[in-house]
Amino acid sequence: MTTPTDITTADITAADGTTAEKTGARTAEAADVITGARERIDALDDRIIGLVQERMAVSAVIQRERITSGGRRVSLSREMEILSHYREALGKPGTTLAMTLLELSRGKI
Ligand SMILES: C=C(O[C@@H]1C=C(C(=O)O)C=C[C@H]1O)C(=O)O
Repeated sequence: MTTPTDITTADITAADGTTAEKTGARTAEAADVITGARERIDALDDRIIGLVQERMAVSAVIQRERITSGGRRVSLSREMEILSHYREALGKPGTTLAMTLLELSRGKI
């Protein structure tokens, strides 16, 4: 006989067939909200990745131009501006994010 304690999150199935187990939700309604919001996050992440790739390409143009003209790849003063910009917008983790973007754009220094 099935008692309430036998019901697991896998039994709570959202309208679109997504189980609560996959989302961690405890109701089908919550699973629906989470599934929809996760789709938005996936779309945002795709856009962010595209923007990062675009940033890398633009940065490469600048670096190539400077090196070809006899200059150096890296401009520390410009990098300080970028680190400040991200820190002002996002706080301390913004600095970490900017450092990662800079490494992606010009490699390790
Ligand atoms: C793109 C540049 O060259 C390098 C790469 C940077 C970047 O990806 O933002 C910043 C400074 C430089 O170290 C630049 O000088 O603007």
